[in-house]
Amino acid sequence: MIVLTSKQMREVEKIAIEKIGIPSIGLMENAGRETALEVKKILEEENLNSVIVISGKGNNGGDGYVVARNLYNWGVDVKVFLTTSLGAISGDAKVNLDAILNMGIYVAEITQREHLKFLEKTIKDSDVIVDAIYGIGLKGEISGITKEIIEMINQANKIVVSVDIPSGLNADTGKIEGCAVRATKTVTMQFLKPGLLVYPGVDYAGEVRVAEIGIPYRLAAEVGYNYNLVTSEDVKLPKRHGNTHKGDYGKALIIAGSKNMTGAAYLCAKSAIKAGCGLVKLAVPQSVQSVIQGGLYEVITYGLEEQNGILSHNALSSVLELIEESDVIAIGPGLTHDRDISQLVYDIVKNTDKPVVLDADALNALVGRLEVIQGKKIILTPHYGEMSRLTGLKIDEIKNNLFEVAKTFIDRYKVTLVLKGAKTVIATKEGSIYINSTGNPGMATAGSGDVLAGMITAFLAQGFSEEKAAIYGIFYHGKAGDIAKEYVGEYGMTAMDILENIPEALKCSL
Ligand SMILES: NC(=O)C1=CN([C@@H]2O[C@H](COP(=O)(O)OP(=O)(O)OC[C@H]3O[C@@H](n4cnc5c(N)ncnc54)[C@H](O)[C@@H]3O)[C@@H](O)[C@H]2O)[C@@H](O)CC1
Ligand SMILES: [K+]
Repeated sequence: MIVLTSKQMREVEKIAIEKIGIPSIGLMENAGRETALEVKKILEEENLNSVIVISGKGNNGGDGYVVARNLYNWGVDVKVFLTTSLGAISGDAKVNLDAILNMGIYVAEITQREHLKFLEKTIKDSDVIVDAIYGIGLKGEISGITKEIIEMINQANKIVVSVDIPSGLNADTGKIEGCAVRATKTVTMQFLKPGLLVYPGVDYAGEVRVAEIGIPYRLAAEVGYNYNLVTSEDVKLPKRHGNTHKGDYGKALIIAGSKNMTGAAYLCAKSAIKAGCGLVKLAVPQSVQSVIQGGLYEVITYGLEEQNGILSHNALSSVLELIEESDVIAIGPGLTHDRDISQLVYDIVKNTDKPVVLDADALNALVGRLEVIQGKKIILTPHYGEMSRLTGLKIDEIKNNLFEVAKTFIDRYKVTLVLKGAKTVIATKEGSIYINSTGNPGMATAGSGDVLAGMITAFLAQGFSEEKAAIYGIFYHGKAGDIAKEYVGEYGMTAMDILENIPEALKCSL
């Protein structure tokens, strides 16, 4: 699903209005009417009838006046409050403000502190608040009276419908600019925006509906959109044809495990099989080979040179031989990391140009020497802690600048990055950003990352590009977790529950 930044949205509107000649006031009419229809649905469902529209001074406010006009025509008790003076309104917004004034709809300014008391009382007596203060035109932080109005909206505990973007939310980053409206529902115009899809934006947007307002969809390509929300439409699994054998579905070599982390190797290898990989070979320290082989009937295991239960650099030649007869490689789950094995990981990456998934301790092994991955067919799957070690950035800096951090990393190393978090973000070497739409907090459990690494490896082994393997991997990993949640809830969910629901998740595609 296409996602546009505020800058791209403005470019699209400019082409639509100035080049194609679609009247801007028509776009505003559609935006307002689509929002009004959503409000009407809520009023009917909840058997309510009184609405307050709070409009800012720009076109987001203009949408709000159109909402008010439609609701008034449907017999709704509607009042409009401006966070600025009537005289400050111009353009399309002014045309619609004049119309509602001419219709005798109640309009009042809330520009002084003494007005706030009156607004508070009116809010208390109303059922639904329409937030039309700021949309994609927000710049910098919100302060003053408007900030107090937003805080009043949030404390009123009413149903809130935000026009285009919850006011105060940065449309591009999802950051809160001083304060932001917590919406029950957001009706966003024509295309999703990145800030609605990652935290904290997700918490403020509530349920998001994309309203069609008449802008041609093809304009998104014209402005070179590069953000996408991964939905089931994007991850259809190709049908398997009859005359195939397991070799057609790829041979993966997984290098994982150590004496006190055998489960990670198990989960990764088992997940790769479950996600359709034709043949999985699992290389582990020889002292744990029998333990791991136990539950892994479908996987061939290899016990390699080790030191005290941790793979040692002496295993390099055996690994390179195994790589010869494999299509893709995954390194990391449960490896543990110390100087010796870090050198092993470094030398494996250095000596192959086959697609490689680097997860967990394989990432830690490359801290400070990432140049070895430059331009290779490599997918890295760090969570914020691992990303912090790889980049030297603090976790909060990463969390608050997901897209920038991901893009900077990709620009530098030209690989595929899967930045795992509450909302996992993928950045590809072509500069595209994908945000996942599946998954739930139950999946924040030990081993969940090992399962994801196995799934991404499986798609790579089946011939998917790094970009597609990452996208399919995160989508179906989250989907498996969503199915698991139906059976075991979020608290009781384990990585095994996710793993066991991989087949069910994949079946959703066919
Ligand atoms: N351009 C168009 O033709 C359309 C625009 N639409 C609506 O118009 C919105 C964009 O309208 P605008 O570009 O006028 O901007 P907004 O209406 O989002 O912003 C309102 C105004 O607030 C001021 N402002 C911004 N940040 C502020 C801050 N931190 N403190 C105080 N004042 C601040 C700005 O001067 C801006 O003009 C969209 O979000 C959408 O809702 C839609 O109706 C679709 C059509
Ligand atoms: K808004």
